[in-house]
Amino acid sequence: MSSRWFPCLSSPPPHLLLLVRQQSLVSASIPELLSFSSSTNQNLPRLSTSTLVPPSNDVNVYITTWSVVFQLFKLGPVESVCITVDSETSSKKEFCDWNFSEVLSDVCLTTSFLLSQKSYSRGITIRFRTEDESKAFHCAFEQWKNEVIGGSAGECLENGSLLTSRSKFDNKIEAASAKMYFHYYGQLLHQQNMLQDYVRTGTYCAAVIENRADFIGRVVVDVGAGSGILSLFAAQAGAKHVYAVEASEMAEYARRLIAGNPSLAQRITVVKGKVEEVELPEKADILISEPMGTLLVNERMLESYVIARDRFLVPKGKMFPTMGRIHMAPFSDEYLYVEVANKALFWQQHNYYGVDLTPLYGPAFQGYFSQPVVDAFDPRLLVAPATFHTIDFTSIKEEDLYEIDIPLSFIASVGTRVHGLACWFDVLFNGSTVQRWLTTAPGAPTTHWYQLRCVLSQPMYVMAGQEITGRLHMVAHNAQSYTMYLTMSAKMWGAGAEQGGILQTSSCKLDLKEPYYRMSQPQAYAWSQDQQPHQLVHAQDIPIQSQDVVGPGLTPPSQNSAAPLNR
Ligand SMILES: C[S@@+](CC[C@H](N)C(=O)[O-])C[C@H]1O[C@@H](n2cnc3c(N)ncnc32)[C@H](O)[C@@H]1O
Repeated sequence: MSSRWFPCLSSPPPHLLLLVRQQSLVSASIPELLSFSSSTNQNLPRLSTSTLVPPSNDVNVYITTWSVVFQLFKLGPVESVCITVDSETSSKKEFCDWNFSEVLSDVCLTTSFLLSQKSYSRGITIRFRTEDESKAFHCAFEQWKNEVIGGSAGECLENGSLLTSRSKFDNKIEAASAKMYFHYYGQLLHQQNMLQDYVRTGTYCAAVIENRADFIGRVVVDVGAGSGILSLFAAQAGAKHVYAVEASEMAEYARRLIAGNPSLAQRITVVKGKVEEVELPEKADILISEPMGTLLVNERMLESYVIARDRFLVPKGKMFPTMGRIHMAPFSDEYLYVEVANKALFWQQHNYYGVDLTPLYGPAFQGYFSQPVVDAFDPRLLVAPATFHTIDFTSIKEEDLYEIDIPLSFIASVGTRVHGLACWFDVLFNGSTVQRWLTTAPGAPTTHWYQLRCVLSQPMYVMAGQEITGRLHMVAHNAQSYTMYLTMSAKMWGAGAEQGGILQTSSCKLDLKEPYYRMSQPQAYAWSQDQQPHQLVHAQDIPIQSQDVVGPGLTPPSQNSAAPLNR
């Protein structure tokens, strides 16, 4: 086998033929034919293995998606084992030529072991001529598995036996969350929402094209390719080959879009599957991806980006984007506070169809304050210069993203009531020619990420010059998001203040997965060109609150579309 068949992955392989010569064959000169296909009958994925000569030795093994788990394990550089698990209900009478082990017992090592009363497994070792053959075979197998059975092989083993080979992704992400997530991204309307964020897509395009020196003649992996737009940019910039890895059904649309751009298509291969699971035939010189969710880290796709780096990127290879920063500053927004607090007023009713609702007022109140607010706010609402936390995508360990702990320290510029912490992010494309930033800062052109605010149920009073300390502690959860623990304290202040003393502390716990999209009002802000995005003004200069601001500013891209779920 060579990797020459790999390009066929740009179109789904309905029938993948792989030539495997097994050393364990009695007649070493007879090559073994292993083929994966969708059976025309019942649309069952099928593995068949046969010696080419004589044809009468053909053996077919039918693998049903519902009853058989099919796994391929590497035993060594050139040796692998195929293992199937079947339940007795889908036995021989249904698939008469299932009897793999008997027919091939002289040529293959076949293991059978009982897993439970109703299921058993069989294994066949395959020995390849070279390591390259082995890699190519595994690569094709993964692709076939993703195409035909949606990468779900191995997930349905109920007894948790050794046959399950769950990927890093499957191990940490709840299946229901992943299903919803990839269903969401499998829809064109959501890809369109991102494509229509011209700040986002335009910055990516500029970062790639202006840094074509980083792409010309290089191998690129697009991590989470979606519609394939970044792969097309990379090909436009002269990439030698781009592997566009996409786990959702969007991979099919990406293929269509790429095929419709024939001058670029021959240099792009769409690989359907998770970056944690797919195999690629070569290493990448550069990774490109758009893995940023709300507050940079929502969706936990940064982890996939980092895993892709460790799996596919050559040492010192480039990453576009290269690093990201989470920016944070305390804000004052009386209107927002009252709006959130008032949502729970419903539960203050003593006579709701004769029922007293007030026992649930407390939990409802806390519930509303556990939702981070996503909207575009006026940067004049910030009460201190922002600080930031850097995540270097080229060096961070995947596990370091499981828990993010950010100490906070600000000096209030004004005396006011602090209602919480405002957050946004930016990412850097550290190209050899041009460094480009994509920012989601308040006051900068609005993106579909908007900004995020954590609202304290107990606001704090601060004076100009007073120190505000605290901590933002984010813990990843298996629904592809984070639980956020925010504490903010106003330090003792003024002459004779006790060193390090705290005057007032307020805390809240929020779920980044459950934001309140506050998009009912146009969120447009007028800016003069020379105004700095984070420029602060004094409290007396804050005559307006976010909803009141009108002007010829930008209309957020997804204003009229569905909420940017999961970003
Ligand atoms: C934010 S979208 C970006 C799409 C496209 N790159 C763009 O810029 O328009 C992220 C895409 O990555 C895909 N994705 C997320 N996690 C993935 C993973 N672990 N493996 C493969 N694809 C993934 C999603 O299905 C989604 O289409």
